[in-house]
Amino acid sequence: MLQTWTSAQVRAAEEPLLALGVPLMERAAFALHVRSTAVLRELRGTVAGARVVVLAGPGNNGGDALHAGALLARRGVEVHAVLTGSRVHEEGLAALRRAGGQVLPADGSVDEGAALAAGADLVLDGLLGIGSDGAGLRGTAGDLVRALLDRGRPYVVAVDVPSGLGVDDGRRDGTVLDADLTVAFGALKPGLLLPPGTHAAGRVELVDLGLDLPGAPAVVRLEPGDVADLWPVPTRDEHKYTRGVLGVVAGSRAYPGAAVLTTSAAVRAGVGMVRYLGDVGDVVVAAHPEVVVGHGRVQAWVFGPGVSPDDAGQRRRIGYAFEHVLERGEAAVVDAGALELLPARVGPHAVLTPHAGELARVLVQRGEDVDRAGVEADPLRWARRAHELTGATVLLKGPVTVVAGAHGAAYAQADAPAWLATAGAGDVLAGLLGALLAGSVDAVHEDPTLAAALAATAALVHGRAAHRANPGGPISAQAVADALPGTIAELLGR
Ligand SMILES: NC(=O)C1=CN([C@@H]2O[C@H](COP(=O)(O)OP(=O)(O)OC[C@H]3O[C@@H](n4cnc5c(N)ncnc54)[C@H](OP(=O)(O)O)[C@@H]3O)[C@@H](O)[C@H]2O)[C@@H](O)CC1
Ligand SMILES: [K+]
Repeated sequence: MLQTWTSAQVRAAEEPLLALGVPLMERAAFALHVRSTAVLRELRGTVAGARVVVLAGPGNNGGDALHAGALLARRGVEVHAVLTGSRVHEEGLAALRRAGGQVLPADGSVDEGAALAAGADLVLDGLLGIGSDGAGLRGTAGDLVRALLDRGRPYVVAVDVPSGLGVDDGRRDGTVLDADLTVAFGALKPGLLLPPGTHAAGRVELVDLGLDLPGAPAVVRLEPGDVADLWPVPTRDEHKYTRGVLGVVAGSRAYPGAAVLTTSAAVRAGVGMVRYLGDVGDVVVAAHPEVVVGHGRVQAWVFGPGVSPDDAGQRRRIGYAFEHVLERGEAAVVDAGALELLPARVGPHAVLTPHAGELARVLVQRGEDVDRAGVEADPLRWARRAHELTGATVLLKGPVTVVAGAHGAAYAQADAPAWLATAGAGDVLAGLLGALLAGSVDAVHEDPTLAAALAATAALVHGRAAHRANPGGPISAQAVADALPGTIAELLGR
């Protein structure tokens, strides 16, 4: 898994090492110069003779870049530093000058700096690191980057983080210098994984500085190798009831497909048994003879795919089941048409699966003033707010799926190809997540953060199944469901 730490956590970890005189900046700058030479070799075959521009802000981020620039200059690279103000990392600047680097002072024109950078083989972006105030680049640094972007972006290596990106939240509220490669120091920062800013980072490489990072990571991204630890794999002595029964209240005569896709995903994800409640049991059983229609004991539910606001029957079933969910502690996936039926307070074993517009409605129902665009601009903040207000775990669907759960648990999953934005994909995710919860409900009660980890697992498996269904091309939701058994077997290493 990829783990991230906030600026405050990184500073806390750096402090004792700096007090001991550990040369963190030298380590960072050395690693940055090594990565940069590798890029130059890739781009142009050789290092000597390349042109590199260092954009140097006032802080240590600029210091890292200037020191790396000095090391590159000693390798025969033509290095120019463009400064953004009178404050600059003096040691770094002196090192660059000693190595033969040129310096464009801040009183030079912004256009001159931008022209120099636009013509470079590689730009080292040392404008702003974890000292960012979080609101995009301002002042001369902002002017410089806008002037550079007007000319066309060269190959950019971000020092620690892309400058202007919300380091701890992934927001991109103003000017940001997008990178091709981000060389992160000591720890990945949440903004490198979180939408909407995550794409600003390009490829990300972590340089180990030997930090002892405090507390739990702020945001995690599960990787394929993590799935086996989280998946409820049946043991020899299990039967269908011990493996978990999933109740599905989905679909209607108007939207029978949602019931088919949800149950299809649940059956293929390997749940012990699926019970279907609703008006299209005949259609569901025709598609999946394994499904049992009617009431009975379940460990988890999926509520809501294909349930429209005028579907009195399904809404009544969901409302009734919700009361008993709370009493009996059954887990639940709360999707689409069920979101507005959510009781005032549930536990983290209820997992909401809205997209941004639906999450905005959940929040507005509870007195928040936010719309879809507001949620998209700061998804983790709003997913966390919905968790606080409802008690539920929240899986916010999007190009990067964000999960917020109990005790601050947070995940950002970027597994899905863009082709997965297709009708019915959400129904498949709901069925898959329902199956996972049904198979793990006891563990979810023991560890309330587990629901968030399982939600992230479902997002990962869903994305991988889409890739498997048709690598690089269009996919139907049913094809994603059909790809689940093979995807799961591969992830479990069987
Ligand atoms: N600590 C360590 O041990 C190690 C740290 N390391 C490195 O240090 C970096 C952190 O350095 P840092 O703390 O000096 O902050 P940094 O991001 O360079 O600049 C902050 C200054 O920028 C300004 N500013 C703020 N917001 C702004 C905005 N929106 N738009 C424009 N300007 C803005 C503001 O200055 P002001 O404008 O107020 O004059 C503020 O003072 C870290 O990311 C890593 O690269 C590595 O060497 C490893 C060891
Ligand atoms: K930077």
